[in-house]
Amino acid sequence: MKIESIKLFIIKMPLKSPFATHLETVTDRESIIVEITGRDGVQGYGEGVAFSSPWYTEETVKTSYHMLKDFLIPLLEKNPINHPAEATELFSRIRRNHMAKAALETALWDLYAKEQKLSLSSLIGGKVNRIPSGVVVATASLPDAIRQTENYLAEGYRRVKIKISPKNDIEFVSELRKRFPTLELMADANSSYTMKDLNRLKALDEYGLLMIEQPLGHDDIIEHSFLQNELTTPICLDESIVSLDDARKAIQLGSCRVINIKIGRVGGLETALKIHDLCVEKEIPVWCGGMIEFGISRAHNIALASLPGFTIPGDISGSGRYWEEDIIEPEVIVINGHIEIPKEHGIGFKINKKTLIEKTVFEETFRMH
Ligand SMILES: O=C(O)CCC(=O)C1=CC=C[C@@H](O)[C@@H]1C(=O)O
Ligand SMILES: [Mg+2]
Repeated sequence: MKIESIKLFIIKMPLKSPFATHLETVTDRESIIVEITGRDGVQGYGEGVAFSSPWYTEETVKTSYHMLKDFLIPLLEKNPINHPAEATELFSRIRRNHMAKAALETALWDLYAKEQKLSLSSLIGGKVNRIPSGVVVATASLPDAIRQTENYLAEGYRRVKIKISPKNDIEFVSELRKRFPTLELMADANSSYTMKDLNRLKALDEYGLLMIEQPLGHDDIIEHSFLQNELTTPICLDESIVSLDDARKAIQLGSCRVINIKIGRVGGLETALKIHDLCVEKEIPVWCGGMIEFGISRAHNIALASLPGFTIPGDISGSGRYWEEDIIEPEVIVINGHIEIPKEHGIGFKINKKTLIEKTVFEETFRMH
């Protein structure tokens, strides 16, 4: 893959409404956009999904930028690759920093698909023309959660994820279940429980949740296996799974019955594909998690979620869930609870250069020699 230059943009945009979890409330989103210019001016795009502070993982926009500028881009310049699947091995010389790696690796996948004149979905084995879309209701106010759920159901979403912690679990889940008895409802705890909360978590079993996401420690696999033995509700792991090995161990130990795959969390699309393939082999359903991202990462997620193992609606909502104006065109729209898989080459969405430039707070270009 011939690379002429790599440009990094740091963009910043306010969310339409605050996204509140027990860990952090996100009101503004900064992300890194990676633009790789290849031969004949073909351009591939990736998005760094680390947040501005290290509340979800240890990475931030600043650590990712440092990794890209001082390590990953120089490494790629010195070691040209022929296929984006080679990037994971090349980047493995650098420890962790998965979101920084994924930002560059996904741009390589988009560039390669465009050079091959293929949609990214068809390049990686996508089998469907549309995917079901799930939405996240992230608020500490129960009336707000009810109102948001009503609004999103009216917009066509079929699966709703709420945020829970020992402060608001039974109250939220019981009230939402009462008002929406047949809703595909799931809950994300973002590690807000310990095994001491076993009885609280068992009490949630009676509400028919699709799953409880990441109830225990962000880097735990062992205790989740003890907890899954006690619950009828499936546990879904998110933060605990940062590698193919983690997925293998979690499945072997029975730590979860569902896995949330996030391209940024696992270091890139290549590893996401391998985790998907392992889960299909072990009959563990997967879904594509979200990172309150802009349209480039959302587009990569749509392609990933078109693979056969993605049988549960992911956190892939429309662009309008978070943004007044996205950086892609057309924007991602949800029709009857589904998102169409674009047929165009690469990620299948054009970059809205006007919005990208308007929202850019910093940019830097690296010429490949
Ligand atoms: O992107 C979306 O629509 C939802 C994102 C989302 O739920 C999360 C993003 C990042 C951290 C958490 O709050 C949560 C998650 O754990 O999945
Ligand atoms: Mg989660």
